[in-house]
Amino acid sequence: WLERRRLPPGVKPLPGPTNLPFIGRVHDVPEKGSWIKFYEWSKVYGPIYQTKMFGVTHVWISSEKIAHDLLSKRANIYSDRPLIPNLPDNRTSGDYLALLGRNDTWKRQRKLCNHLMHTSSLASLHDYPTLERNRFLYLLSQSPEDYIEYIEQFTSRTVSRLSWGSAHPAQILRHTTFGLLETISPSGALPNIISFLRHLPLALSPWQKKEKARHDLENKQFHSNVGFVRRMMALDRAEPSFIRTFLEEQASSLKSATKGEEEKQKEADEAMHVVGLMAIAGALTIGSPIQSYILAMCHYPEWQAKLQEEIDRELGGRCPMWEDREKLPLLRAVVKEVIRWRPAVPTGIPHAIEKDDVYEGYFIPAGATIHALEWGITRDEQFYPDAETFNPSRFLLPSYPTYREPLTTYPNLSGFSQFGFGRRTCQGIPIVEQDLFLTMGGMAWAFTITKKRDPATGKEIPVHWNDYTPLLIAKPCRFPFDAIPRGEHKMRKMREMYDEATEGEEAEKEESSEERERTEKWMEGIKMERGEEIPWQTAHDVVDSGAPATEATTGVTAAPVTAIIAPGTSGPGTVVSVAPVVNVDLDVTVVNAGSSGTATDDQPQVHLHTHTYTQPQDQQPPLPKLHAHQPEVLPHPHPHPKPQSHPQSQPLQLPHQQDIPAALVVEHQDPSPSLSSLSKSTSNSRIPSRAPSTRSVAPSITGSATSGTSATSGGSWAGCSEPSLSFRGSSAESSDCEERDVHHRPSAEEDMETETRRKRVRIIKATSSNASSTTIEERFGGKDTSMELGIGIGLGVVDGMETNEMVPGAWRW
Ligand code: HEM
Repeated sequence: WLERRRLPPGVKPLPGPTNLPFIGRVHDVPEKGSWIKFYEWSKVYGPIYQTKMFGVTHVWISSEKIAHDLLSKRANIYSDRPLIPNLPDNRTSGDYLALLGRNDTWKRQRKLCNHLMHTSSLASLHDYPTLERNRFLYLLSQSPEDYIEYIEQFTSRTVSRLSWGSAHPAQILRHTTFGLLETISPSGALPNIISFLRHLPLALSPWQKKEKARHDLENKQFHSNVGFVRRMMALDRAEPSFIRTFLEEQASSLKSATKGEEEKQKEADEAMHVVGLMAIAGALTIGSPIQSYILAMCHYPEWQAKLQEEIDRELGGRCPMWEDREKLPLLRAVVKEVIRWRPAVPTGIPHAIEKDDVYEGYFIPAGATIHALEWGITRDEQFYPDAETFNPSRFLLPSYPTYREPLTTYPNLSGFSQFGFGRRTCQGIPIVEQDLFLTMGGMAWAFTITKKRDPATGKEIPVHWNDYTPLLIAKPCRFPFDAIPRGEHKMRKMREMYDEATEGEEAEKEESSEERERTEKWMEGIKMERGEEIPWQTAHDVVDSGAPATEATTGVTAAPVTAIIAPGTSGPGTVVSVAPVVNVDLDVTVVNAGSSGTATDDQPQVHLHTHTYTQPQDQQPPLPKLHAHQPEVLPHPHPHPKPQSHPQSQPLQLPHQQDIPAALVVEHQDPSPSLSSLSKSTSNSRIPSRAPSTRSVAPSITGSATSGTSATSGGSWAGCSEPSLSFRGSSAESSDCEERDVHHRPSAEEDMETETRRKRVRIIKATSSNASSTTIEERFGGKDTSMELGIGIGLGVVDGMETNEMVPGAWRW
């Protein structure tokens, strides 16, 4: 009614389903495949319609023309971003360029991003995608069932090199990035659907706590990465990277010379975030079409045969290189068709409108969230006849509306609707184009991908058609397939390519062991010196009494407890945990209540001794393996270990020590075997030197101070689906299709190690019900430092019954 009152004369509201009070149509939207529901509605209500969800107007556009008319042609009012309730400073903070509102920070950052991308693509992305593709193909040949792991390694290592000149940060990047995807996805966090939950104070919001832990780790990583590049530059050994380009240009710019140190540092901090966002975008998205390619080849073997024919004919048996792109139009058409057939961002990344607008007589209110529904746009029969069929011909034959000449250039991904519209279009197309050309071309050259056959019956094992993960960036759920190498020769060649690609890694180990050690230790979260943080230990929190338990389905442990381990609290409360302890070996001695520090007379003081940090590295307890599989020798082809299912978190049996007069005890167990065997990471690599990146104009990140005042977009990010809060694994793939942890599939031996490691930290309820510890002393190298307990293990004691939950909501390694 209110909205109708706002309607100018002669203007109609957009069509759409009838909304229920307050919730609108939220109940209609399924958890998985929400985009299919939005597309179905477009069949009923037209190519532009609206829905309401919790008071926010969402406009859904399923026509490329309408998306252009609004988002491109009227970009001055359609280029804002909506507020993300679970990341409420997304529009202003400057941490994530892609999520910023239309303000000066966004303009400045976009300009810098564009410049860095352009500079790097002029240098053909320094061959990083080729190098990583070569590594990827051989790994895939060794265990195709680990394809998701290897694809994610490929995307994150490539973009890490591009961003910081090293693949070191790739693993952590994967984890923090997946966490961010959950934070911002409508189906990833409850406040994105029930937006008033964002007003909960930090202490009461498991979502904010989790995001804070993730953000802290990410921030530390970004600072470390820039520090690494600076150190390498000082030694004249920095590989080309976005950050190196920025720092070099900043150092040589005349404009910069007039600036003070503080201003330069501010610019460098901003560049750190811009590059961080580019890395995030690259690590998240590109894996989706690579996986969809494999899915497509399972369903359309005839296109695989045609592709192989083109590659063999044009390249005479050689693996495609980026320089071959003019000769391989079918390969480019396959790349484009995969993205059309299974869009990586099927709901699009929403824009927000800043002023009331009228389109074709329909009213679009200021503040509405505008979705270019990529799934719908790619199913517009006018442009994509028989849209459900995978058909690269649509870009190669003049009879199709999407055909374009010359075929030496087209098809390509520039201007493709799948990369957005107007002033917010994707900045990463050069990376996407090269990554996909090389991986899809490489796979077609190397393997014949087929559906797997059941060894017992000989029958094909069915492969799903369209079962995708539900987050903002959708990936096909895991499916079985075979990747059969196309002959001995190709197998040998793959091994050679792998050796060449990883040669630099060995060289680096020799020449830069100190740097490597530093980075490895940082990656492992090991505290090197007093005063440094352990990145992922921010997690365990205690929420003061009375708060209702959060449902287990949220993936966050929350249980009423009678013994509380937090400053100044006592009595029943709720324990919330969001991240794992992975490398802490704790030993607690309970000392007298109120003995020192801030403890009051009736509050026992607990001393925590860590053993981990005082031991030589090779005696430290193990961390989980960061890599599922790394071939060491050249068996050809060698049998690969069968992955084992990851044990689900099992409740630990806590000894009940009634006679301990304190709030809690953390029980120490012997350290487990050597860390070093687990820390050999494929991330440690530095490729052999290559030409430095082109120097060009000084980066202009000072920007202008014009405009940018945007209407508040009070809307939620999007409205749909069930919450699923946990960081379930490193990859979106693992998020909702299955419980299996594909990223780390430990052997039985590792399982035991993991279990030992987990058991090392135990918290035992004591009888004293009003006890609460205020300070935990942590001992490093004989010196005591203060630290809050609760480092990432979710554990609560419910009325004398011990419960403990091994952080189901935290990252699994
Ligand atoms: C298959 C891979 C990718 C797909 C499908 C994709 C798609 C998209 C889409 C749909 C948008 C939103 C456009 C809009 O709001 O209208 C976007 C934005 C963006 N993408 Fe990508 N992207 C991909 C890879 C990358 C990569 C590798 C980078 C690395 C630099 C990147 C950087 C960005 C940036 C910086 C933005 C934000 C632009 C802005 O808000 O001003 N993307 N992308």
